[in-house]
Amino acid sequence: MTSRLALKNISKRYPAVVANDGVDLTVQPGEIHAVLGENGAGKSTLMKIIYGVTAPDSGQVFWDGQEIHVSSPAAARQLGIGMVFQHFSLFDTLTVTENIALGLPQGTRLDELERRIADTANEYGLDLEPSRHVHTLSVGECQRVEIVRALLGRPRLLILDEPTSVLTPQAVGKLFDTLRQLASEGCSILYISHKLDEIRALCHTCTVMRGGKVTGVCKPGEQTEASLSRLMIGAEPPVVTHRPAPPREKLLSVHQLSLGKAHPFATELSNISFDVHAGEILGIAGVSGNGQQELLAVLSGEDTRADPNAVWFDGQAVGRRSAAWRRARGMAFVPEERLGRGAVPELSLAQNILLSHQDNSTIRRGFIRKGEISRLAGEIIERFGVKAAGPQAQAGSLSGGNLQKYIIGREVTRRPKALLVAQPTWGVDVGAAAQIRSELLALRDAGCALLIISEELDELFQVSDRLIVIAKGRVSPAIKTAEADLDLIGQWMSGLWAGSAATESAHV
Ligand SMILES: Nc1ncnc2c1ncn2[C@@H]1O[C@H](COP(=O)(O)OP(=O)(O)OP(=O)(O)O)[C@@H](O)[C@H]1O
Repeated sequence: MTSRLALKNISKRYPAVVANDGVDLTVQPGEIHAVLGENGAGKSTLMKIIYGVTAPDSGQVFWDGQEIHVSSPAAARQLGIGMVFQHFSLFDTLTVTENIALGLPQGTRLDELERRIADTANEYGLDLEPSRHVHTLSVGECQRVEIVRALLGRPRLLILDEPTSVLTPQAVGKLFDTLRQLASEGCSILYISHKLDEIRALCHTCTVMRGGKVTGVCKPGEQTEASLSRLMIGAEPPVVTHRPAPPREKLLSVHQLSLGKAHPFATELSNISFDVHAGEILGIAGVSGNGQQELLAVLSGEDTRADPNAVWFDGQAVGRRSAAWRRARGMAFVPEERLGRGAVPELSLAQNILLSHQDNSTIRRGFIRKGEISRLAGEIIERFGVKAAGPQAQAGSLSGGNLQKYIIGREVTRRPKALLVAQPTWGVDVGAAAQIRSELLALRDAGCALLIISEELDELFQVSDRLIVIAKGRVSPAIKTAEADLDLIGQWMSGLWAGSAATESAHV
C-alpha cells in the first residue's frame, strides 16, 4: 500500500537547538497515528513542516508516493492536509458561518456555506449551530467549529495538536467517535498528545520522539502507560505523594463576591465565598468559560472593581489593591496564557524574571541587577529541567511545555505566601507534570496557600486537599478531596449541586 505521508530524514535546526534531527515518519491511509514526546522533543516543529508553516533545512516529504514541497498552509490545504491548532483563531463577534467564510474565497455565498457546515457537522455527529455567534459558544463548541472548518476541505490527512486539553470527558468521547469515523473513511490522522491513556485508546500507531530524533515506533494498544512513558522520557513518571496535613490559619478568603461583567463576553460572578488555608491546596474544577478567568483577575488584583471586603489576604481586605501591591506582600500568580500574560515573548528568560521578582535582590537604586536575574533564571532552568539555550534565550523560542515549566519555576522560587495557578500542567509531558505537582505540594508543605484551577480532574484529585466547582459564575460548597468522587464533581460541573440556584446547565 502506498503510504499517505512519508517523511524521510527531515532536519530543522534553530540557532540553539536541532529541533528535528533526521526524522522519518510514515502514515498510512485511514491510520490514526500518535506523535508522542517530552516537551521540546520537536513534535510541533514537525507538524509545522508538514503543514507548510516552517520549511525544513533538509529531508524529503512524500504524499501518496510523490515527493512534494509544501510552501504554505494554503498549499497544504490544496493537497488535502488540514490542521486543528491548540489555540483557536475565531472572532468572537462573528457567527460560526462568518468565521469559516473568512478563510474561503471572496464571493462564497453565506446561505450555501451555512448549509454545507450544517451537513458536515451532521455527517460527523458534531453538534453545531452555524448561525450562532462565537462568543456564545463553549470551548468544546469552538473546537468543533475548527474541526468542521478543516473537514469542509475534505482532508485526507488531519493534524490535531493536543485537541483534548480543553475538553470535558464527555466531549473527548465525542471527538474520538468523530475521529474513528473519519479514519474508517480513509482519512489519516496525526494526533499529538501528552495523554498516554488517550493515545492507547485511540491510536493505531505511535511514533515516539526525543531530543529531535525518532526513538521508536510502536502499537500503543500493546503498550502500558509505564512502557510508553519509558519510551518517551526514559523512565516511568515519578510518583506524586500527597500527605494529609492538619488545617492551619486562613490566608486567602473570598467573601460574598459578586461582580458584573467587565466586557460583554465575560461571565458574571455571583455570591462566591471560600477560604484557602496556609499549608493547603484548594482545587477549583470546572469547564473553562464558567468564570475562572474573572475570578482569577479579582484574586490577583488585575480587576479591582470588587468590594474591598470581598477578598481578604493575610489579614487585610484587599479587594481594591493592585496586583503589584498584592505581589509585594507575597501573592504569586501563574495565568493560563503563558505568552503575553505569563511571560513576554520578546524578552529573555532572565528579563522575564522581573515580571514577578521585584525586590532589592533584582532591582537596586533603580537599576536592574542583570547578573542576579541571569543567575536566578539559570537556577530555574536547572531545577525544573527547562530545555532552553540559557538565561538569555527569548521566552518566545521555548516549546510550550518548557515555557510553562519556567513560569511555574519563577513563581515557586519566590516562596510566596499564596499562589494562584491556572492549568499548572497544560501541555506539559508526564515526567514534568509529576515534577510540577510535587513542587506545588512541597510549597504547600512549607505553609503556602495554593489555589489551583484546572480542567484536569485527575490532577485536582491528585494534589488538592479540598475541591470546589465553578459553574456559571457560581461556586459549589467545598468538599474534602478524600470524600469526593468523579461522578459528583462531574454533576457539580453542570451547575447542579444541592442548594444551587442554577436552573440552566453550565457551559459544557
Ligand atoms: N521559532 C523558534 N526559534 C528558536 N527555537 C525554536 C523555535 N521553535 C521551536 N524551537 C525549539 O525547537 C525545539 C523543539 O520545539 P517544539 O515546539 O517542536 O517541541 P514540542 O515537542 O512540540 O514541545 P511541547 O510538547 O513542549 O509543545 C525546542 O527546543 C524549541 O525551543
